[in-house]
Amino acid sequence: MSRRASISVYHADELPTGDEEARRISNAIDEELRQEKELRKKKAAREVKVMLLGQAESGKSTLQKQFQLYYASHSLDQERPLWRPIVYSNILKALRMLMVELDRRYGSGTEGPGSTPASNSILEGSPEPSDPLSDPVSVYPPELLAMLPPLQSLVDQEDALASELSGGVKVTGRSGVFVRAGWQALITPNRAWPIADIRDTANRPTAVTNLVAGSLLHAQGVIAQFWAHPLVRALVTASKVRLEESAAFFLNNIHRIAQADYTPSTEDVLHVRLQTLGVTEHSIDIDIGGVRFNWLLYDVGGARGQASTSFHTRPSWVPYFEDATAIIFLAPMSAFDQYLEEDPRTNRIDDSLQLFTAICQNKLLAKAALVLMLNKADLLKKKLEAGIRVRKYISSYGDRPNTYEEVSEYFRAHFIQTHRRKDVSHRVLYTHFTALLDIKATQSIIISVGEAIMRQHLASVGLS
Ligand SMILES: Nc1nc2c(ncn2[C@@H]2O[C@H](COP(=O)(O)OP(=O)(O)OP(=O)(O)O)[C@@H](O)[C@H]2O)c(=O)[nH]1
Ligand SMILES: [Mg+2]
Repeated sequence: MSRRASISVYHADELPTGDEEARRISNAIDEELRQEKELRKKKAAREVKVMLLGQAESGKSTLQKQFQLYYASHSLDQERPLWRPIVYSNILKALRMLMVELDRRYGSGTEGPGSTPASNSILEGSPEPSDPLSDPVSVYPPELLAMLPPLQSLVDQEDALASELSGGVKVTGRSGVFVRAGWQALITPNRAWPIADIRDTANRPTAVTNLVAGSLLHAQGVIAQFWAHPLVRALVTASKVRLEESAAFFLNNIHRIAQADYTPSTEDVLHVRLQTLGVTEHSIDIDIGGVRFNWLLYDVGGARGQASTSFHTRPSWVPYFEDATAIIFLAPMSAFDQYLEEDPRTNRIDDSLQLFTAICQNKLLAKAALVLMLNKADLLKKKLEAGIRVRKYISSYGDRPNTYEEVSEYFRAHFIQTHRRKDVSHRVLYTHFTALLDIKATQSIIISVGEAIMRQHLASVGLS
């Protein structure tokens, strides 16, 4: 007869009486762990992580604001005054860029705008016959020259304003660009990237902002005249200055914005251009069917070398988002005639496709639902109506008609094809044409995207 080695155990209810206390503690710990696990599971089930990805200026932060407007408009209302200095900064930057270009053409080129004009500086390059700037004027037109000193003293405040906004942090090499104030205070050892949030700026100093406000009130007439001047108009129309898209909107509204009691409107907040550095987290509570879900939107800075574009080079942050519910990828269709600021040889549509490919191929993000927003439809329409031809920039476009319908479908087909060929998880791709400054149209897209994301989320946490 073989003898089997065995251990003898007590069942929990048979423990000797002396161990009763130990048993009670052990049970309590078990129960605590069970409850904790349950809580974690519940919390995870209520948490929806959405990443906003795409190249610089594709509209990620604008989409975040639209989400906020739809689901938490009260918080956007609270933040409204905080956007005031950033609107000012957008205006100052646009004025500076225009003045630098004018000075390059009519000034000495070595001294600042407002300096004595060079006696014989002629326009560079051979002028095109239809170019309104082709008149070989050698000096500043006198009326324009007279506007420069007050404008210059306004523009001189740009750096101080940027510094006030970013809490004294200077972004080297990128004049006029600054981060959302307060982000640097939020870098903690546990977070590898700066998290920014405009709400954290509530207690920052406003002395420079108030100074700029006073100057704007004073100089609004000159700014309006300058902006309306035929030479400035010609520079803008001929795209001789790469103004940010918000610039024209703010300069057209200068009298309203220059008022002492100015508070940015929702439209202003959507138009503002503020480059995102690193990743910013926005938390929004959303009620769906009586249940409260916490949406965490991760707005990822899109300039090259930043998080959004570092899939090939620095993917260290990606594992933090392994459990992301969804990725919303934004591609600005209107950028077909533009090149990257960071790399002037790369066409922006091409860059978007490369980035989209990298996202489709990234195994760590394979479980997230994928939404594609082909954005800036309004600007694309405008460019095509102005006669800008796609084939001039994208040779493969060939002889297709230069209409919005054809061009937008062409771009969409390319993204769909990329997704079909490269997507690691063969997931569904939801696509939308968007114009994110159009509140009404965007809100209905947000509802539909939100529903798709929620369906995916509920399925993945086993609640569908
Ligand atoms: N006309 C137009 N402008 C848009 C649209 N979407 C965004 N913009 C503007 O484009 C500019 C850039 O948008 P952002 O949302 O700041 O871009 P981003 O993707 O967050 O850029 P980074 O932070 O640099 O990565 C802003 O001035 C927006 O107002 C659109 O559909 N149409
Ligand atoms: Mg941004």
